[in-house]
Amino acid sequence: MFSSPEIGIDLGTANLLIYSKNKGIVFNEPSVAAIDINTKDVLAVGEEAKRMIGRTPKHIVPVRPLKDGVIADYEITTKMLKAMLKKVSARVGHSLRKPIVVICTPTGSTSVERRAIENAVKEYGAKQVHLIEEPLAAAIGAGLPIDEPISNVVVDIGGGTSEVAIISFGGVVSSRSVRVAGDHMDQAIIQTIRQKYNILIGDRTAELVKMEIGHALIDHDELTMDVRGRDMVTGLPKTVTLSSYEIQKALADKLQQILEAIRSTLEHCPPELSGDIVEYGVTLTGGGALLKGMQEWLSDELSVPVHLAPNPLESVAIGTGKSLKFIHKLQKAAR
Ligand SMILES: Nc1ncnc2c1ncn2[C@@H]1O[C@H](COP(=O)(O)OP(=O)(O)OP(=O)(O)O)[C@@H](O)[C@H]1O
Repeated sequence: MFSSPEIGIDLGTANLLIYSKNKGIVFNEPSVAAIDINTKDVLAVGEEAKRMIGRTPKHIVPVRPLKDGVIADYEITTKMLKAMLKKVSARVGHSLRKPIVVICTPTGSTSVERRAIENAVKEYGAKQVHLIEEPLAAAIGAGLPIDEPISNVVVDIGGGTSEVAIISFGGVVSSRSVRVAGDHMDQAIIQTIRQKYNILIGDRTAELVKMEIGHALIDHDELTMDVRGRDMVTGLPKTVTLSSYEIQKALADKLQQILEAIRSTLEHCPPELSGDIVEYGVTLTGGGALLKGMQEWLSDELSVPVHLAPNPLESVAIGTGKSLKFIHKLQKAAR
């Protein structure tokens, strides 16, 4: 008898990951689609489309259809998702037709935004669609014992949103989502370099700067990086050497906003669970957790242990996939 394939999707602002029940992660590429603006056709998706950013003729536009963790352009998201699922089907050698899907939604999303995500998957032809809150998926993917009556604190720092949640007994006890994450750090770097050096750099360069020399701690061993951009006075290409100290300063305000979100969630923790946090600490997931010094900085600021999940960029996708087994139980707990 034909049984529907079961998949978990992390429809992230920066990256889209697909987890198949039998094969684990089968797709992990940037949430980017290259669109022909004359025909509205999707010409490329994922890695291929991301490589086109800033390098295409005028009628081909690489688009990131998700912003701040939610769908900003519904039509392109649907087309991108379909193209990616098709790519995966070809790759895994069997069709992903009429799948049963678990897909995550940011905690702060509205019911309209959630429905948009659900409909995007239904349009692909999914047989069933289940939604799971992103931090819950992150906690499952990080291997936290969410079913136990202890406080599991997860902080997922993605591209568009940072999510903080306290989970106990299979449900979210307290949570917060802020639209400050990796993308906003990139923008802060672009702004600093423009103001300080009159040089304009692109989004991809800013992201590379953040990954190479970005640091959360004021005190660290200095790193430097040569960066090329466009001189805003002469209009010509120009190279500047950046220091990790100035990038730390550029990121400080965004990091502070993420810290405040964590603090205020912990402050709203029921007292019985509060004691656990000192013992079990906080677990970091999401690509933003990989910023140099992040774990140590947060641990200093919060005075609790901070752990990095084994695979921060994949935690949500793994969690959505693993939750397929007990999705009905989770949805009951959420009611
Ligand atoms: N080594 C690194 N240092 C700093 N930031 C990193 C590193 N690696 C990845 N990132 C950042 O992590 C972000 C992507 O993380 P992730 O894939 O978890 O987000 P997402 O799930 O797509 O976004 P969201 O959860 O907001 O929808 C990007 O901003 C990326 O630049």
